[in-house]
Amino acid sequence: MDKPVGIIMGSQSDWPTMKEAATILDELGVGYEARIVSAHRTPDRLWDYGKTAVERGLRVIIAGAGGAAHLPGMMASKTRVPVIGVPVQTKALSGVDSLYSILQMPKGYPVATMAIGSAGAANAGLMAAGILALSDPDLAQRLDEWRQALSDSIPKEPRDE
Ligand SMILES: Nc1c(C(=O)O)ncn1[C@@H]1O[C@H](COP(=O)(O)O)[C@@H](O)[C@H]1O
Repeated sequence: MDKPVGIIMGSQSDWPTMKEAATILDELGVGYEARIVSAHRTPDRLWDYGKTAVERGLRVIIAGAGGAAHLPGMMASKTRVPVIGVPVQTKALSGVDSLYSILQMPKGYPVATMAIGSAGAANAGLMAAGILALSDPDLAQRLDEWRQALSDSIPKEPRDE
């Protein structure tokens, strides 16, 4: 299977969150690779990843990091492959630090920033699939069915728990 999506994260500790993006891509039959890449701890790895992203066939990069979350923005500075940023929740500041670190990019180097935490990571998977579905009718149909199934699962009336 092709791997058009790169899921990258600053640390192993981000994987429980970022796995939500991988789960969505699995459900939709979209190929991906998952890598630990840190702007702070492995800058050379980040540089190589960004430099080779286009030639390796990556079409979307999902980048998750927590705290001083510079990874998504630095990746966006190194490649024109669209970067979707996921702010990982943190203990000290609840992920608001991650969110603000990713969100306010300077003009010219955008990062499509998701919500904090695992819902944001799942939505990053859906956003990546939506981008790829623009040029893949089979994936578009699978995504439509996935969305319909979610809609169908929502009860019409509340019930006592
Ligand atoms: N924000 C970044 C970057 C980066 O932005 O390059 N590299 C690691 N980190 C973050 O540090 C947090 C704590 O990492 P550890 O759990 O390894 O101490 C993680 O959420 C990671 O994303």
